[in-house]
Amino acid sequence: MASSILSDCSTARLLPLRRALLPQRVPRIHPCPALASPRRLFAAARPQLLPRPHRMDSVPAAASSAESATVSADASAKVIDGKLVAKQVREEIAVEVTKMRDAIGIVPGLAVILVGSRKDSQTYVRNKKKACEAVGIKSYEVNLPEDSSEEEVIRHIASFNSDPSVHGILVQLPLPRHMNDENILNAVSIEKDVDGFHPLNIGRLAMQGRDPFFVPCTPKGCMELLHRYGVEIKGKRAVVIGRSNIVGMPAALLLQKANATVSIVHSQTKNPEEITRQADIVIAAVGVANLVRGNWIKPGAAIIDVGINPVDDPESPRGYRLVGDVCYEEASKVAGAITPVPGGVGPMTIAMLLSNTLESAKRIHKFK
Ligand SMILES: Nc1nc(=O)c2c([nH]1)NC[C@@H]1CN(c3ccc(C(=O)N[C@@H](CCC(=O)O)C(=O)O)cc3)C=[N+]21
Repeated sequence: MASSILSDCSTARLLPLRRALLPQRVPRIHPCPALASPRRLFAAARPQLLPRPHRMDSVPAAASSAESATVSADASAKVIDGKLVAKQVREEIAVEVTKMRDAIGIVPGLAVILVGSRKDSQTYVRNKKKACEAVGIKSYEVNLPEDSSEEEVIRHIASFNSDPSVHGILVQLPLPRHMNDENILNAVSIEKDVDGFHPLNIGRLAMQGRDPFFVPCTPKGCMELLHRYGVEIKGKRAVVIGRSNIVGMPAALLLQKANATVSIVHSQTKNPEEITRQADIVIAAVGVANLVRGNWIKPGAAIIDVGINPVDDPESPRGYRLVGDVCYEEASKVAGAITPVPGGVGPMTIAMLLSNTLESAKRIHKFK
C-alpha cells in the first residue's frame, strides 16, 4: 500500500523533472512531527457539491474560526474538483466553437512550438493537441531540434503571426538553455499570445483601467475555480506563495483586480507560515513538494495548489507520483476548500488555453 508514503508530507523528495520551470524557492520543508492520523484520505471518493458558476457566497467552511480550537481529525475541506470544472469549461467551449463555425465558417486555430525533446514537454504538447481536437479547435504543431537557433524559432513565430488560420501561438516552456526566453516570447504577436506571457499583456494586467488581450492560463484557471466554487474574493486576505512570471506574479495581480488584499510570500520572506495563516485564500505556486503544512492554514480558508511535483514512489507504475506544494492530508483537515493534485489546477490550465484561443478567434473576427 502506498498509504504510508502518501500520508507523510515530511518525507517527500523532489525529482529533477521540470526543474528548469520551477519558480523561485521558498525555504525548504521543515522537519515535521508525526501526523496525528496516518489514515489515507480518499478525497476523490468523498461526496462533493457540484460547482455552480459564478456564485459569490463564501465556501462552507469545515470549521469556523470559533471552532478552530477543536478542529478534529475528521474535519474535511470541500474538494475543488478541477478535473470536473475543466470538463464543464471544455463543453462550453465546444458549443461556442460550433456556433462560430456554423455562423461565419471560422474554426479557431492554435499553433504550438516545441523545441527539443523533453519527455514532459512532449506529453504536455500532446495533451494540448488532444484537448483542442476534442472541442473542435484546429491545432498546428512545429517540433524543432534542441540545437535550433533563436532565429529559427522566431521565424516560425513570425510565420504563425501572419497566418490568418492561427489565432493563438504557444511556445512550450522551458526552452533550451542557449535561448533567451524574452527574445522569443516578445516575438509572439500580442493579439495571438494565448499564454499571456508577452510583457505588454502582463503590463496591462498590472495596470488599473486596462485589460490585457490574454490572462495567463494557470492563474486564470485558479480564478475560475474560485469563482465557480463561489469563493468570495472582494475584501478578503489572499496570500500567493511564489512570484514566478508565469503563475505567482499574475495570480497576485488577478486577486488584486478582484479586490482582495494580497501578500506575496517568497524565498526571502521571514515568516511565511505566519503570513499565510492570515489568508482567506491561498494560491501556492512555488514548486516545492508539500511545503505548506496544515499549521500554515487559517481554518476555513480556500486553498489553490498549483504545484505539480514529482516525488519518488516505487509503487507507482511510473516510479513517481505527483504531489502539490501543499500537504494535502494536513491542509484538507483545516481548510474550507482545497484543490487536489493531480486533478486540480492542471486540467484548468489546458481548459483556459482553449478558452483564450476561442476568445482570440472571436476578437479577430469580431464574432460575439
Ligand atoms: N508555454 C507554456 N504554457 C504552459 O501553460 C505550460 C508550459 N509552457 N510548460 C509546462 C507548463 C506545465 N503545464 C501543465 C498543464 C497541464 C497539466 C495537467 O493537466 N496536469 C494533470 C496531471 C498530469 C499528469 O498526471 O502527469 C493534473 O494536474 O491533474 C500540468 C501542467 C502547462 N505549462
